[in-house]
Amino acid sequence: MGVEVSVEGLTKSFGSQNIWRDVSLTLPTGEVSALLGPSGTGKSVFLKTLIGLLHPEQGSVVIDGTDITQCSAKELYEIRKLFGVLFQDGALFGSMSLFDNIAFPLREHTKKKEDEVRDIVMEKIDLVGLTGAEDKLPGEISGGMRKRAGLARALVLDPQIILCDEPDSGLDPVRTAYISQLLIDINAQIDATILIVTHNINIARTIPDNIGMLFRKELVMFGPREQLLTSEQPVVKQFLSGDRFGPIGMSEEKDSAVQAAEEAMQAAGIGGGGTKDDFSEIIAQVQPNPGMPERKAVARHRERVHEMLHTLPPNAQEAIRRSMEEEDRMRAEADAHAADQNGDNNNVPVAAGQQSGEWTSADDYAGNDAPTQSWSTPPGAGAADNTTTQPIDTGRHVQQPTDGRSQ
Ligand SMILES: Nc1ncnc2c1ncn2[C@@H]1O[C@H](COP(=O)(O)OP(=O)(O)OP(=O)(O)O)[C@@H](O)[C@H]1O
Repeated sequence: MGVEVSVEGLTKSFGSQNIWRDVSLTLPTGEVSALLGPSGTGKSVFLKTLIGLLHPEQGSVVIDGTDITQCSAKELYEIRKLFGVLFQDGALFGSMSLFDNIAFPLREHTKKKEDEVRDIVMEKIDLVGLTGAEDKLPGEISGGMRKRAGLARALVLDPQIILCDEPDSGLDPVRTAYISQLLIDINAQIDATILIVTHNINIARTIPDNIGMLFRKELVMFGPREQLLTSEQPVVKQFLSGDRFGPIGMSEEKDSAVQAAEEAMQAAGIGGGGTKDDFSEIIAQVQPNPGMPERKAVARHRERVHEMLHTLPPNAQEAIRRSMEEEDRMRAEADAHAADQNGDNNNVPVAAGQQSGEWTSADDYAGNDAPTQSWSTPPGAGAADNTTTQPIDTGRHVQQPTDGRSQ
């Protein structure tokens, strides 16, 4: 099971350049969270600070009861074993085969015998759909395959916390969907706490339980995904729609003259090129593949969100109720479908909300970057799981929005 990561009052600078200040958030146990933010706002720096590769000048990062900003090098070494990190470029050693790259953490951090190492590495290679490519060098494979090899390496020590820096960068939309699904399936299987740094709005809309956003050296917000997706904050709306007009400029700050010019252009009917999608129309969250265990974090997330619901802005509350009702409806449909398919005595759990056809065979994909069949049905699939997800109380609560910034 994953562990909670609790960040309090974190501030990081390089020399006189402050990157962000007073960042506080909690990555809840086993939940999937995403961190958004314009380029250069320090998302990668944040990830590196979470694993103690960079040292903040203020604040704490508490993992499994240890503040890694204060602990000894030995304690930090132990805490790091809880992490699996997928770096932006996969961070593979160019002169080593994929097998040796993926085996590296096992050989470095454990005393496992070579045949044990082989078993674990081959299992992870299979999980990410790279069977047959284990002897290739990183330079001989596509960017998507390198990404998946990086993910396999991040998984070999059975991490309780998985950090992914832009898992979609350099991937086409289909491979992005596969790697996103894989993260959800891994979460269902090992209940690891996951943080994904991404610019990909589709990932942000459909994968995480929680979303945060960095802008102008601050954490603008962090909460249930519906909170950010329904936010009225100009920076959030601009980021989601990908519009030129708004507080985000090519460099960090836009001066008042530029903003006035933009307003004049908008008044003249000139658009900023952003999508007109309505992000407050919440899309159902991606569910684990059929045969996967249910995500244990879903029940915990619901309980947590239920407790904090009254503190959220009214439109976020409404969106949360709607999306949970939709999930319950999809779950009921999936259960009914499974009962039809397998007879009433069927005990095989069906992933909540899984729609038939949503996850089809990978055979449709051609080329050497095509996921193997095993990628679509990872090993361990079918393990029974008792976790049940309680429906959220959709009754009305006293509404006391406290996120004053969101208006
Ligand atoms: N080791 C370092 N020394 C000095 N400055 C650094 C270091 N690492 C990062 N920075 C600076 O910190 C800032 C934030 O960088 P970071 O890579 O975290 O941004 P980001 O939000 O992840 O960007 P992108 O979305 O483009 O990947 C940048 O100005 C970068 O130059």
